[in-house]
Amino acid sequence: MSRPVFREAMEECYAKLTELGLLIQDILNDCMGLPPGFLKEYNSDRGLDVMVALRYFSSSSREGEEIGLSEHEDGSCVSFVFQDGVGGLEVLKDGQWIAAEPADGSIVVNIGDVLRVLSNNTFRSATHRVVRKAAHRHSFGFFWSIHGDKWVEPLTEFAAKIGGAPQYRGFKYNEYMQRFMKSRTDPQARPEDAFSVSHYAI
Ligand SMILES: O=C(O)CCC(=O)C(=O)O
Ligand SMILES: [Fe+2]
Repeated sequence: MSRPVFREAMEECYAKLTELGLLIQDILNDCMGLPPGFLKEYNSDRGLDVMVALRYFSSSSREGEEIGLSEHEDGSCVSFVFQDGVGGLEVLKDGQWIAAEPADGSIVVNIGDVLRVLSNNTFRSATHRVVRKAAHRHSFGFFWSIHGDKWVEPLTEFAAKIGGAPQYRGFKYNEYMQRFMKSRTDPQARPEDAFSVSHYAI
């Protein structure tokens, strides 16, 4: 594919993903019982959305190289993953890793930490990872984000709805993202010291 054609295809893809993000955000807005358009207005800046192409090398017999992407929760608001047929994406449920089997034409939708905090831990960002398989794997992610200056804290609507106290302290998204990215690129010696949204848990 020539470069201008590739660029055009990517731009079209990005525009479609933005439409998808807006749609899913509206659906989540309803599911969360928020006033119509609340999330759309809260999250009106599309500047930090990011699309990434990922490539995982095939597994080798060397110990310690089984994991392609270590366990984490997404720091976004919502994220979308397109995977090829190789597989390897796993989700942690009740202490067990469950394979998110690739299915043609499907998109994996993950709740990110922003929604987890806004919803006062009602909508949870799932812990997931990628294990290497015998073949190389390609995937493609789109992270529906929020503006870096945004303040993230449990919405009072939720505290009222679940009748409990806020479960997180508020934070500025930029600061949280910087610590999140540092912990991903410069991991702690002890995995239990890794930075995650639980840092803000009350
Ligand atoms: O490659 C995948 O299937 C998942 C990628 C992922 O979880 C991420 O980039 O946050
Ligand atoms: Fe992820």
